[in-house]
Amino acid sequence: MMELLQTPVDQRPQWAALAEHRARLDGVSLRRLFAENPGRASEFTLGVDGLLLDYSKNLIDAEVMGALVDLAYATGVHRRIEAMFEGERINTTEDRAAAHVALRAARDQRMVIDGENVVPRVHHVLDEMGAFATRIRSGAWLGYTGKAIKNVVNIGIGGSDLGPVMAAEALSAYSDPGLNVRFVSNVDGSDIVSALRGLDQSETLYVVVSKTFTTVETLTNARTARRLLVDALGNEDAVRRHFVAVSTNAKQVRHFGIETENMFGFWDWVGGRYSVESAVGLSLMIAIGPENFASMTDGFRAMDTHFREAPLAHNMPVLLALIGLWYNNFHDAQTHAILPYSTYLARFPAYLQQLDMESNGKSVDTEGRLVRVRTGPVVWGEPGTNGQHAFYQLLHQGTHLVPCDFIGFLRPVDGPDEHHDLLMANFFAQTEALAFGRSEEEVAAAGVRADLVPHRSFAGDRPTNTLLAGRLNPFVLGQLVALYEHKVFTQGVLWGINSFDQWGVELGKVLAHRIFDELSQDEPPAPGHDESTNSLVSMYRTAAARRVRPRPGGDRDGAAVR
Ligand SMILES: O=P(O)(O)OC[C@H]1O[C@](O)(CO)[C@@H](O)[C@@H]1O
Repeated sequence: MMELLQTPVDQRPQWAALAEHRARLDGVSLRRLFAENPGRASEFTLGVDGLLLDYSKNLIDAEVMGALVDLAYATGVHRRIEAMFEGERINTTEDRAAAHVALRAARDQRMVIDGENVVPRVHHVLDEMGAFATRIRSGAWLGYTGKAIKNVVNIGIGGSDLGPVMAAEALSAYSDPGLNVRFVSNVDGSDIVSALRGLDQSETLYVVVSKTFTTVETLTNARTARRLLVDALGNEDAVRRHFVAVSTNAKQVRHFGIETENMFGFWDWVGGRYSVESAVGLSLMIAIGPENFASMTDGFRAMDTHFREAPLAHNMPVLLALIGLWYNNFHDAQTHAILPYSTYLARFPAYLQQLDMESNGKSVDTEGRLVRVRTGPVVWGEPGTNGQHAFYQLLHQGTHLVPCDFIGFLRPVDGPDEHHDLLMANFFAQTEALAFGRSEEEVAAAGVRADLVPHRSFAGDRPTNTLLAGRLNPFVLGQLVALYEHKVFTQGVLWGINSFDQWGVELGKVLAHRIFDELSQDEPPAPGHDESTNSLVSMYRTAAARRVRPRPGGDRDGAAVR
């Protein structure tokens, strides 16, 4: 039987209905929507296991939400959620499951992928990680010269870095203060140099994380680390006590020189950007301990269960996805800001950048057709209140509509209460100011000089979601990450794209490989690029030929570009 092609989302009647709602609400302010519905905040607030989403300060009403939910059902979001939990091969272009939810399944749950219940395997690795983390934390694991480990250096990039680094920072208050956990990702040699500064190799454990174990940045950094370790400790045998690997590729791990007894595995059905609670989180687990790690996994699982079971109209990830689509496709918003009011969440926006932009930065749908609507937004952000003194000017008075997620906590992790009161006063003030602005009449009535009134007025109607939890802890972090994972997945389903491949990163890698030969070989292949690239390559080679190593503390040779 011939399979029916999926209807492009913009050809569905629900899309046309949304366009009509957009026209109906044009010019209707949040002030008016709040005035007309005194119960609006409670109507548009949802709590899930202590995490609250207030989405009332959005340019929506009940009809819009109804129409958005209709679109979700029409595009089969509920069926796709089930397909993910059933371990179906929803990553169609790579013909594999995308079953990161299995990583957080409870020990007695079943999750079947390709005919096998994978939960026992997942817990086997978690147990191995737990035992290893405990040996490191207790000082039972000794380095080559007999010293306990004090430094853990995670080497990985993309999903093999951003998750662990974000979570280690988010949960640093829960970390063992006796351990120094650092992260190396960039192939820029300065990254490894600065990460290793001051570390004693005899007390350092390297965790090399790479799903494929072929990523050039990671392997280059790992080789450099191994050379430094062997030089310092004087024997290749030291590698066994100071290097462990996290990968799906045992062959390449062995090829690199790490025994598979020092390898923690995961599986091809875990995407790199969806992997933080797999073995990819080993450095994090060493930092915060297996119990805190398990509590984070509980948070993931709580959100997974909600996502699977709640009706779409009351489903937090689905609501975030639908509201995002509303701005992306019906208000011409091109970006989405993530604004955590927590210094500990400083890397959360960067983490979500990969999650969202690598997943939904696609322009071809699952049927191979060009999509005709805008897909994933540009995701960016910084913690508040710092951002307020930098880019919020544009959020309040600029010409771009930037939907924002404000993320905050009722109680501080640490620090004096006064700081937290001030932090959250700013959080609430910002979402209020963005939503309701300050009209020209109000500004004039406050006695502002007439010519300054337009400059000092705020149009308002700048939409925000508020996410509020009790306190930032491992459970809440798990909830938040799972929330965004499922939001991104839902949007992919709505737009009809596959959120689980990333072919878009390949071309640059191929070209870099070739240009590397041109930059580094004595007799390089003839440059075969465009005029601009050829001349940049040649300028680099000229400078490299004259390169002088900087003296410690001295100036760099700046012959190439000055
Ligand atoms: O874990 P690996 O295989 O080293 O890949 C690192 C990252 O590189 C990417 O493949 C992109 O180049 C990401 O998707 C991935 O998270």
